[in-house]
Amino acid sequence: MTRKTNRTMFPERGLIVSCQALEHEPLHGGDAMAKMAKAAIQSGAIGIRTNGVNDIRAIKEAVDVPVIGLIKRDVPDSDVFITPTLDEVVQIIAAGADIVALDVTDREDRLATAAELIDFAHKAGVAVMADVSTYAEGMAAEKLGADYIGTTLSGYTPYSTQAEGPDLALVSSLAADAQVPVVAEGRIWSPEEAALALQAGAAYVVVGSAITRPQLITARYVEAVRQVIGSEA
Ligand SMILES: CC(=O)N[C@H](C=O)[C@@H](O)[C@H](O)[C@H](O)COP(=O)(O)O
Repeated sequence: MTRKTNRTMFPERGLIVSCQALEHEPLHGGDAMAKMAKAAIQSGAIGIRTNGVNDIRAIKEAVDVPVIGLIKRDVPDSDVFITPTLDEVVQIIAAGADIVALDVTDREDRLATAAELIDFAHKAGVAVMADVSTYAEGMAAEKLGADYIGTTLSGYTPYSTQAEGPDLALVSSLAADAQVPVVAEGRIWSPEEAALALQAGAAYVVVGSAITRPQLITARYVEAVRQVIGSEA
């Protein structure tokens, strides 16, 4: 399942925890994400995915597992926001990430840009995780040389499957045909869903919000509690 390469790769299948807090989120800044990462590794996660130079650096110092780095940035007149340009790839590598995550979707001529970014990362000896939203994009990402294909963007492009839960059908179709490891990512909220993703053929499962975004976790509980209170009123 894993290819021979001089790039850092995950040595075994398992859970990767996404530790991300954007600027508007309560846990943004300081060492909150590094602490989240430590807690995740203490309990058996095999890797961390994180956003931004500060958190990549802090997490690399805090834990000793491969780190997938990305930089989210809004670019005018574009919907591509995960590591949109070479500038972010350079920063992610300089910050010490082992794997660069970037958008490999088929929009705005992104596949051509992604090809250049993948080549750049590989020349620097760094692996690439392609964040895709459809089967066709995943297979295109493999052709471009991506080391991992992640289902990260399914549901986040207008033409991809829109669902409340994880896109297990996409995991399964990619795992059937791709030679590189498939990473199930996006809207995995329970251990059962993580297990189903592995059974669907994923080599790795990335869980983010369900573990590291307390405001979203709390909101789900509040909603459940309010429904009962409302029905009793
Ligand atoms: C679409 C997008 O921007 N996804 C981001 C990608 O890095 C993160 O905001 C998600 O938290 C991550 O993909 C993990 O997914 P979830 O938090 O659903 O477990």
